[in-house]
Amino acid sequence: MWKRVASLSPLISSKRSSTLNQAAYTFKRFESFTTETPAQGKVGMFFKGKTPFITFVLGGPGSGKGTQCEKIVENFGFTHLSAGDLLRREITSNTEDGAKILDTIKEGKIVHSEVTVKLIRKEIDSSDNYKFLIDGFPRSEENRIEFERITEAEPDIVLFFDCPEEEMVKRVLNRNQGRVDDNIDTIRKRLKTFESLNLPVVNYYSKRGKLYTINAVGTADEIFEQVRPVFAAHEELST
Ligand SMILES: Nc1ncnc2c1ncn2[C@@H]1O[C@H](COP(=O)(O)OP(=O)(O)O)[C@@H](O)[C@H]1O
Ligand SMILES: Nc1ccn([C@@H]2O[C@H](COP(=O)(O)OP(=O)(O)O)[C@@H](O)[C@H]2O)c(=O)n1
Ligand SMILES: [Mg+2]
Repeated sequence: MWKRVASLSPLISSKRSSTLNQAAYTFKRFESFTTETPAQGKVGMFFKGKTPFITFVLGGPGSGKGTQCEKIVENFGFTHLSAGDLLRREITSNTEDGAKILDTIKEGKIVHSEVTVKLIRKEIDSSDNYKFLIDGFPRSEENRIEFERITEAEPDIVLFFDCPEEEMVKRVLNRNQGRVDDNIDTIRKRLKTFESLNLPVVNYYSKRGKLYTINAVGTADEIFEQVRPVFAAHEELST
């Protein structure tokens, strides 16, 4: 019988970061960006005079991350960076990294973080937006630490789409995008990876009061109605 993986971790709850935390964090973020300029090797994250607004989108395979990201882009003008899509694009570029990435994805494992973060960083640096949805990232503590090392930035929002395994398996097997990892053998491996590596990251952000847990069962529109208020609460996004 499939289980709801999130129930494995009582720490996961839809917390709201306290105003005090948020103010302190905003000051820290602004402070760290005022000392570093893009020329000093950090991600050039100044856009139109604004510091970046970063959202991580977490959840198991098939929980609906990509689908909800499309709605967030339409309603709040974010740039959607899917770590999985960036990795699959690297595979088609026939680089040496590409071959290794393909093997890792087939095994449902996590690609070395410096590869993934380099791809994300390139997209951020070449974008003229300052609002980013980073979908399917971070998927491990190593991912999270590498992103923070490179960008010195922490996310403003972390969304977690909480979905029963049975529903995730059903959606992935019906996805029909011709993906090499959408088969029953690989999905089982991906779910094990999700439990062992992804959930600790969800817990990390839950403890820091940044996590918004979304019940990912229901229609895509019903789920988005839980997502909308999370972004609507950040008035800086409407400017
Ligand atoms: N709320 C939903 N109910 C049923 N199917 C969904 C829902 N949200 C997404 N799907 C479908 O499930 C599959 C996985 O969705 P996707 O957004 O790719 O999830 P993820 O990026 O988390 O793997 C897709 O075929 C998508 O059309
Ligand atoms: N941060 C990430 C994101 C994805 N990946 C790899 O890419 C695969 C597909 O990721 P995805 O986000 O497109 O998958 P879905 O959750 O959308 O089904 C994952 O199963 C991993 O093998 C990774 O190694 N590191
Ligand atoms: Mg996806």
